[in-house]
Amino acid sequence: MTRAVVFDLDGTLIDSVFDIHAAVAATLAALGRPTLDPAAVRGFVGDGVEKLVERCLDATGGHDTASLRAALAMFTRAYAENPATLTRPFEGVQQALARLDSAGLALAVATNKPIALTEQILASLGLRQRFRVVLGGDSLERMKPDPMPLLTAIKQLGGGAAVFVGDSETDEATAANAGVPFHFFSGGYRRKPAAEFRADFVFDRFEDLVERLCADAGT
Ligand SMILES: O=C(O)COP(=O)(O)O
Ligand SMILES: [Mg+2]
Repeated sequence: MTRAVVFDLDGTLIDSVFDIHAAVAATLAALGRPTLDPAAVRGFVGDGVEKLVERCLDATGGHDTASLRAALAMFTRAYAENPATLTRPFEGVQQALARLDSAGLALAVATNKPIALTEQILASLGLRQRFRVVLGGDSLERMKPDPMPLLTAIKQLGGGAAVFVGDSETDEATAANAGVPFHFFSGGYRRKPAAEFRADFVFDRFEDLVERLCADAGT
């Protein structure tokens, strides 16, 4: 019986690409690089901010250690100024979290986004109080797809049967590495076709996730 649910953040609970894109655009403009559209940036999210910035530089002329360090600092500053201006929870997320919480499930977030930004975004969207545990990409020694963040979140929730809900190849690999069932949100920032994901459950409406988890939890 499922009692703990760990969620990915970007592309799963929140549609954050437009704020991320704005910070990328400001960074690329400051560096005199060509710009990237939101669809391109969407495909770069999910492996932490350093990988995101590295991919943006590689798509616009390449990078070395110094240019990556400079661009990462610019991006982080720009993103921290507007982390939740255009960002919104996906449709049905607020209601789904409220239902799961009242069904007695213990909820956590395990994201590769830095923890300070994660906390700021969850608070400003009114989502923070739903989660007993929130882990960011810099909370632990290793980030997803290493199993450490997912296994730590489950442990901090008190253990027991758990599932991981995510949107990307990184999340699919994290669940497999941790040996935790994967519930796949197909409406997020995946790069490969949805049909190619190995998942225990696939959904694109949060009502369907709630129905499945409440059935599992026996409520
Ligand atoms: O790549 C990031 O910074 C965060 O992405 P995630 O919330 O999907 O882990
Ligand atoms: Mg994601």
